[in-house]
Amino acid sequence: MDGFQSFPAPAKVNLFLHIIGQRADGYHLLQTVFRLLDFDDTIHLKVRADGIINRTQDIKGVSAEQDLCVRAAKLLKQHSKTELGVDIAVDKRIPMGGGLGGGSSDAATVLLALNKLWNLNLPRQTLIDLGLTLGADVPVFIFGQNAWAEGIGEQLQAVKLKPAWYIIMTPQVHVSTVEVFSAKELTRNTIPTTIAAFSRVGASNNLHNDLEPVVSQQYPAVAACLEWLSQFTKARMSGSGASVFAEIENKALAEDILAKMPHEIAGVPVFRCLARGLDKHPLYEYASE
Ligand SMILES: C[C@@](CO)(OP(=O)(O)O)[C@H](O)COP(=O)(O)OP(=O)(O)OC[C@H]1O[C@@H](n2ccc(N)nc2=O)[C@H](O)[C@@H]1O
Ligand SMILES: Nc1ncnc2c1ncn2[C@@H]1O[C@H](COP(=O)(O)OP(=O)(O)O)[C@@H](O)[C@H]1O
Repeated sequence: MDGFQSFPAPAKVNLFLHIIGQRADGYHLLQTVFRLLDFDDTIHLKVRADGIINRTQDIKGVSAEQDLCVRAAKLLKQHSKTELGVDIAVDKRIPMGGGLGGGSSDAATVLLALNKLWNLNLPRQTLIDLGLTLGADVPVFIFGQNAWAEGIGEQLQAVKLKPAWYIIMTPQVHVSTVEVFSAKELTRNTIPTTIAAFSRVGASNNLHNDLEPVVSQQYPAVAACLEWLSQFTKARMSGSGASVFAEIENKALAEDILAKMPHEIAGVPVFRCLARGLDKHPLYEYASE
């Protein structure tokens, strides 16, 4: 791709996700830990002198107006008042609506990369504040470190996580985040835990994903993936699904499980991947403090 520069947009998993309350505007108060992964989309950008923000490739099912990459670029242009524009193309690998934060990470990468390419030198917190207006999951990718998150996911503190591999299983069903959060049966009263307790016990014991029972009930393929992966080790859903994952320290064991994974479950095709946990976002240095 002539004249384009390429930037990674890593996926995430939520090691657990507790819902501890709800705000007056309907948004849910969470406690979660985000782990960044070395599995990513690639964003290609080419600066334009004419100020136009242009998507050069379609993303199936996402119009240019909805595209979080285009929306991120427009937002940053509006905020910074730059006269520059950009051509944007995305290689999507992260399954869409999979609870792996792909769209949010694409948006964060556009903000971080254009901060550099448009010579804006905006501080990280400004990019985080802009990102939050695009979605609750965008800030963590700009924060750029594995994070303990509270609020609606925007109050972030860095956490140190041990090296690990993640086996990911995504049944190709579309889970609506809005519907899951609005389900009557969703429990919203998990007792708050603390970052210190998480650091002591890790993501084991009574840490869980409150969205998991709701999604498993509505999507049998998600329940079947959880059951399949649980034969080997502790399995959990990420975010609002449909991805299910297991954390494994030993790569050979993870590869062995991946090799056994079915291509289809409960009549639904399954996307499969093995990813290494990252310590930092590859574009961490693109924002100043
Ligand atoms: C559940 C999580 C956990 O990481 O991830 P995903 O599964 O989407 O990756 C996120 O909180 C999702 O973040 P994101 O996908 O950016 O959600 P948004 O676009 O901000 O919100 C979509 C809708 O979900 C509901 N929502 C979202 C976040 C939150 N803390 N409370 C909510 O009630 C709201 O109804 C909102 O309109
Ligand atoms: N660049 C993009 N990549 C993926 N999804 C996008 C993008 N722009 C907008 N979207 C919309 O955001 C929704 C959520 O996408 P994604 O972040 O991949 O999943 P999740 O929030 O479940 O982790 C998609 O279903 C899609 O409609």
